[in-house]
Amino acid sequence: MNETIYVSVGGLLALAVAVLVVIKPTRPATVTALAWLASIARRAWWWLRFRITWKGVAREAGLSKRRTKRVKKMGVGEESIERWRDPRLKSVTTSAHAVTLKVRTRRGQALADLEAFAPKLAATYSADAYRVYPPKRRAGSTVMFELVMRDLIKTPTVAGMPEPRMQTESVLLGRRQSGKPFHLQIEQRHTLVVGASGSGKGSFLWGIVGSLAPAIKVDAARVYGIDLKGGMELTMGAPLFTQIAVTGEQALERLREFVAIADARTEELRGVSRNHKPAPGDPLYVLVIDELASLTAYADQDIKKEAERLLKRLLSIARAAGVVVCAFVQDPRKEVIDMRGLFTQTIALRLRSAMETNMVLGDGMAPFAPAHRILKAAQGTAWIIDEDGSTDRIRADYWSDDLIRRVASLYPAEPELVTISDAAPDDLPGMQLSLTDGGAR
Ligand SMILES: Nc1ncnc2c1ncn2[C@@H]1O[C@H](COP(=O)(O)OP(=O)(O)OP(=O)(O)O)[C@@H](O)[C@H]1O
Repeated sequence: MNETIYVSVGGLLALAVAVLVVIKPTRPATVTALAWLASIARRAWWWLRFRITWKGVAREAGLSKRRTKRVKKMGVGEESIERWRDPRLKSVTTSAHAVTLKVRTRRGQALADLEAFAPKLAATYSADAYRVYPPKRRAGSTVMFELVMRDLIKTPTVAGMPEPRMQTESVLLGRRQSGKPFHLQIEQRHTLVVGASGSGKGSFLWGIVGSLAPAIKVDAARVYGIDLKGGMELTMGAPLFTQIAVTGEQALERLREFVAIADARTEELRGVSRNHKPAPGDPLYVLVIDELASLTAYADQDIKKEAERLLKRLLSIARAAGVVVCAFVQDPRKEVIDMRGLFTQTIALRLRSAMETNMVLGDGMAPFAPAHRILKAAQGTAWIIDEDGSTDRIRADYWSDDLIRRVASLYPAEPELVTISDAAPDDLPGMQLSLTDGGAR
């Protein structure tokens, strides 16, 4: 028997080699055709594999229920028949990188049991990542599992110069795990980005500020910064900012100013419009806070208390008035996370534990958006929750220091608006360098 298998496999390999020799696989057209065939074969294999093995996997994972039924056998007493009730695999669809399963609960099964099955399913099929989301119909009893079989965002990509058009509604930050572009909504949203040290928060920060650059230049967006780590991060692109606060007092001033702007705008808009629409001269105000904890957890008690009060007020009133906050933080501890509910979108980069994932994305989210499983080497990768409640994995494009400086010098904020923080230049060693580099002030 074994010999027959060896001979068959050997024969097939010989045939494949002969075909490759005849069709010369180095020709570009042949390479494309072979890649296409390989993709079709791979998708067919995935489809078959999931269809064939589904019931066995569901049973081993304890999702199915076994029932033993006794039936009468003609003239010779009774016999036991075993019956399984399995969650129903309604459809299997494949794409170039992923398999999506639509599964319906079996009778008497809670939807939550099926949803909690996602990590086991992903491990069984060696998926690189997974997500669970509700289908368009029958969301009460059916769930969609997307298993990423080939990780399209494994290789990092580098950001390019932003499109030279004014954009404030949303910005292009990178790719979704499907390979499609990932746009982050900026208008009408307060954004919280959380990730351990070295997880790649900088790519999100500069992706947001850098993509707003053309709007900054025409004063359709004004970006202010708070960077209590000595201005280290924001200084690199200082010309893009209208002001950068580097001390607790300056940060409080900025927060008060933002609350006042939001209040005045809300008053202006009352009865006229529900949402502010940014335009040159009537800008979107963006407050970028690098390391939120240095303001709400590590600062002096007085500053901390006042900053928290102002920030909470800002987060609860401002977004319709065209005043938004983008905050970045390493450590999702209580002092910071207290405010999480007030942020309208949260991005979770690599975190240290499932508990942190639940803290950042919401209770019970760890199995659906496992940010604690992101590898150290996958900087810039994060989990998000989309508007429809489904989760997705994304990877931001990398912003090099050189690109940040180039964008900042090409699109500086209006020079007459720029009033870099009132701190003495001697207090800000990095700032002076950047001001000269940017050439704006
Ligand atoms: N999108 C990305 N793709 C690939 N590599 C990246 C990406 N973003 C960052 N990196 C790499 O990861 C390193 C750390 O990134 P970054 O400084 O943004 O992390 P961080 O989360 O801001 O860390 P910290 O909180 O300690 O400042 C960078 O120097 C870069 O080499």
